[in-house]
Amino acid sequence: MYKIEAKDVNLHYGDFHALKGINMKMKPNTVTALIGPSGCGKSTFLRCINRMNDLIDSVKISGLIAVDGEDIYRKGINIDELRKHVGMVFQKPNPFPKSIFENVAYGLRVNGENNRGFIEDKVKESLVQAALWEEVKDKLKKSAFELSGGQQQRLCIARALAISPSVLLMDEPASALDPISTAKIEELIYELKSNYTIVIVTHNMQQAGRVSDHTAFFYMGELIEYGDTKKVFTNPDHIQTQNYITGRFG
Ligand SMILES: Nc1ncnc2c1ncn2[C@@H]1O[C@H](COP(=O)(O)OP(=O)(O)OP(=O)(O)O)[C@@H](O)[C@H]1O
Repeated sequence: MYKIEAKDVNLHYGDFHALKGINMKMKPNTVTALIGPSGCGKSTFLRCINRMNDLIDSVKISGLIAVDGEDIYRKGINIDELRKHVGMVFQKPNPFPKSIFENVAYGLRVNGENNRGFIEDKVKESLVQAALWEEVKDKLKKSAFELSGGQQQRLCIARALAISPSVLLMDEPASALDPISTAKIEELIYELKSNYTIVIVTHNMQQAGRVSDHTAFFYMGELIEYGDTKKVFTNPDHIQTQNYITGRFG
């Protein structure tokens, strides 16, 4: 059983054909890196997996995307439920103007949870999972803006984890961070894999090599190559992949 399945996915922004016949199958508890030059459709594809593109009026999408075997574009699907299962972390840390605790508790409260003990346990568990607990346990009531950029990003990861998703979408989660914070996020991705299926967009080839099991190379809206990360990086089937990973374009 695949966790995420895309079959012949086409996406248009108005007249612009941004994704062309994308087919992918991702197993549970794997990390898939989406790579490719700027504008090739990586983020667009990532956003298809939790229907974030629905927010853009001009978007038309066809084909099938299934999560846990369920077509997420079928009529009548509950999009709030879908986004509980498929969490997202963005490029720039975007904590809410609230305390550290309330940032993580937010999703639980929005979903109607009001058992204080449960919320406290879940906030702690999420911060531990996001490898932030030790750094913030004594200042949970302080504003999230008092944290460093790297800590804010881990806070956003904790916020995404608090509502117990099974898929985590990460759009260049470390690109705004310093090398030490980046290393922490990469370690974290590796650890989270045992509980989550992760799809990550990255421009950093070393990072894709370090964190992912599978790599998908996109070029001008097409999925050129998709396979085992080691194979894609050491012995790609396509010349475009080779040119990209060796830095000849992009
Ligand atoms: N809201 C939008 N409306 C119209 N066109 C868009 C929109 N969002 C993205 N596009 C176009 O779709 C194409 C794919 O964009 P996308 O953001 O998915 O690329 P990307 O591979 O993630 O790029 P980057 O690495 O620069 O983030 C680009 O040509 C972009 O200009």
